[in-house]
Amino acid sequence: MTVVFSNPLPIPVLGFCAYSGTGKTTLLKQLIPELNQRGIRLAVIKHAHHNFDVDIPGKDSYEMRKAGARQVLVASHVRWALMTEDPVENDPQLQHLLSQIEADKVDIVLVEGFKKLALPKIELHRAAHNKPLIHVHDDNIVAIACCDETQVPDTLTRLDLNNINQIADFVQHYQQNWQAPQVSLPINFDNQALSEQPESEYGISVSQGISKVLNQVKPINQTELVDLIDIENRVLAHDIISEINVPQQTNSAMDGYAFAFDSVNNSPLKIVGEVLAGHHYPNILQQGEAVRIMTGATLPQGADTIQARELAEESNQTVSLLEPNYIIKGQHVRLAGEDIAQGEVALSAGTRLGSAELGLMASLGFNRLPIFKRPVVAVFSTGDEVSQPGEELKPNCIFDANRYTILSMAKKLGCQVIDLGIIDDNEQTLTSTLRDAASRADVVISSGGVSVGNADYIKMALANVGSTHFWRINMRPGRPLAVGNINQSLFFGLPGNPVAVMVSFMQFVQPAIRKLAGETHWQPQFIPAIAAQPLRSKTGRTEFLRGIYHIANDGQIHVSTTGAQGSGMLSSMVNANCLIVIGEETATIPKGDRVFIQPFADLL
Ligand SMILES: Nc1nc2c(c(=O)[nH]1)N[C@H]1C(S)=C(S)[C@@H](COP(=O)(O)OP(=O)(O)OC[C@H]3O[C@@H](n4cnc5c(N)ncnc54)[C@H](O)[C@@H]3O)O[C@H]1N2
Ligand code: MOO
Repeated sequence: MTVVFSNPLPIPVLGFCAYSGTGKTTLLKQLIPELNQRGIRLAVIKHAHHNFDVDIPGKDSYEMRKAGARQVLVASHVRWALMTEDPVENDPQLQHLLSQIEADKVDIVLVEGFKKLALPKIELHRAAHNKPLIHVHDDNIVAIACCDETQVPDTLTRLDLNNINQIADFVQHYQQNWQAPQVSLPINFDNQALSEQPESEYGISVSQGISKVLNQVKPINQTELVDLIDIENRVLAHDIISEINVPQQTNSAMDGYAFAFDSVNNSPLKIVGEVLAGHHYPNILQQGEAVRIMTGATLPQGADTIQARELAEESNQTVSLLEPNYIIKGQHVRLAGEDIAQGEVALSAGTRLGSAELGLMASLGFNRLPIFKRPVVAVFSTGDEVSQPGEELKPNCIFDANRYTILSMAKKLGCQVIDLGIIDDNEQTLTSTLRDAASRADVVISSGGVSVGNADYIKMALANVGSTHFWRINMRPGRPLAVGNINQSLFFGLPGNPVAVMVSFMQFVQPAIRKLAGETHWQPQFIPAIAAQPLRSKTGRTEFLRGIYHIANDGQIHVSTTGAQGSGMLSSMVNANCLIVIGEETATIPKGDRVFIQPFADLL
C-alpha cells in the first residue's frame, strides 16, 4: 500500500526504490557525477537506519549534541550542516524533510528509500536476487532499471541497470519536462461559458452562479468630475496620463553628501556648497568635490552618488567617506520620473480609488478626477417575524439584522444606499415596493422569503414588475438565491438566514456591484492556509466556513473554524476573520492539508 505524498517544493522529486542489496547507493554514486557533469544541481535525501550519526565522538559538535542541544548547526566557509534530534514513530515525514531543502540551490531532489510513499520512483531490480517486483502494487513507478532477465510491462520505461548514461538521460528528461501541478482555486470567476449551463438537480455551482449574475450586469457609464478631497472608494472613469515626471528632478533620498562616483578614493572630498530641498546648486560639480545635500534636494550636475551623513566625517570644509569600498554608483539617488514618467498612464480606467491612488493623483497635480456615478442600492427586509431594532421584541419574532449587514456592505463598496425598512409580506405591498425601489436604485436587495416554503410573495411581486430567476446554489450556507431585472435595475433576493445573507452578498452581490460600478479587478483574493483541524464538506457543494487564520510559529498561515457553523449564527461572522472555502471537488480536508481562505479584509 502506498501513502499519499504531496511535493511541497517547486522542483521535481524522484525516488529510487529497491529491496536492500540491489545496489541503490552504488547506482546513485555513479549517477550523481554524471548528472553534475550535465549541469544538473542535485539534492539527495537518504532514508537511514535508526541510530545513524554523521558526527564523530570527540568533535565539539558531537559533544554539544550529546550534552543535550536539540539542534546543532556546524558551519565553515564552504559548507554547513544542521543536525536535529527529532525522534518520531515509524518513518520520518518526507514532506517535512523536503521542506528543509533550499529549492533555489538545486534542480531536482533524488530520494533513496521511502519505498511506500506515492512519489514518482525508479525501481531497481536484479532478477538474480529473486525478489518480487515493486511496480506490481505501486502505480508510482515511472521506470524500471534492471537486467535482461526482468520482465517489464510495455507501460513502463525499461532502463539498463548497468547503463548509467541511459539512466541519467531519463532523469535529465524527467527534470526538464517536470511541471509543478496547477493550483486550482475553489471558485472559477472567469468562465463565461458556465452561465449557459442549465441547473442540475442539486442546483448550480457557485462559479456558475457568479457567471450567470455577472451576465445580467451592465456597467454604469455616467461619469462625473469630483474634487479629489471628496472621492472616497470610487471608481476612475478614464485613464489618467501624467503630465509631469515624478519626481520632477533627480534628487537625494538621504541627508548626506553628493559627489561623482569616480571621485571616490581614500582622499577627502572638498565641500563646495550645500543644497536644501526646494533649491539647487548652480555650478557643475567637479572631480574631487562634494556638496552637502538634504533629502529631496535636487542633485547637482556632475554628481551621481550620495553618501549618508552617518557614513561620512566632515572637517575643515572637506568630507571623508567612510567604508568607501561599499559605495555603489548611484546609491541614494532618486531619478527624475522613476515613480511615474511624463506621458505614462498613471492609473487606468476601472481602478478603485483608495488612499494610495488618491495620493498618487495628488502627487501628479490633479485636484479633480472623472469618476463613475455611484451605484444606488435599495435594501428591504421581509417576514412577519422580522422586527425593527429599537422597538419592543414581540413573541415569536426576531430583530432585523440583515438590512444592517447588507446596507453596511453596500456602503463599504462605495454605493449610495436607500433603506426601505421592513416590508409587509403581501403581494400588493411587495409589488409597489419593488416598482418604487427600481425607479430609484440600480440594485434592489431583499432578504428572506426565497426558499421553497415562502417564496411565493416575492415571486409573485417580481413577476408583476420584472423578470426573475430563482436558483438553488449548491453551496452552504446560502442555498436559495433570486436574481432578476426590474426595468434597468438588478434585483437580488437573498435568503433569510443572516450568515447566508452575508456569504451570498460576498460571493454574488459584491462582484455584481463592483462590475456595475465600472471596476476592472473585482475578483476576491484566495490565500492558501494550512488546516489546523480536519474540515468536511460534500463533493459537488461549495462550503463557506467561518474561519480564524493566524501566522503560526512555522511562519505559515494556519486556519481553524470558529466552531458551530449554523447559518443563523451571526456571532460566527463576528468571531471570524476569513471564510474558509472548500471547493466542489473536495469532500474532506485532513488536518495539515492546504485549504483556501478569503480574508474579510478583502471582502467586507
Ligand atoms: N424545505 C426547505 N426548507 C428550507 C430550505 C430548503 O431548501 N427546503 N432551505 C433552507 C435554507 S438553506 C435557507 S437559507 C432558508 C431560506 O429561507 P428564506 O429565504 O425563505 O428565508 P425565511 O424563511 O424568511 O428566513 C430564514 C431564517 O432567517 C431569519 N430571517 C429572515 N429575515 C431576517 C432578518 N431580516 N434578520 C434576521 N433574521 C432574518 C428568519 O427568521 C428565519 O429564521 O430556508 C431553509 N429552509
Ligand atoms: O442558505 Mo441556508 O441554510 O444555507 O442558510
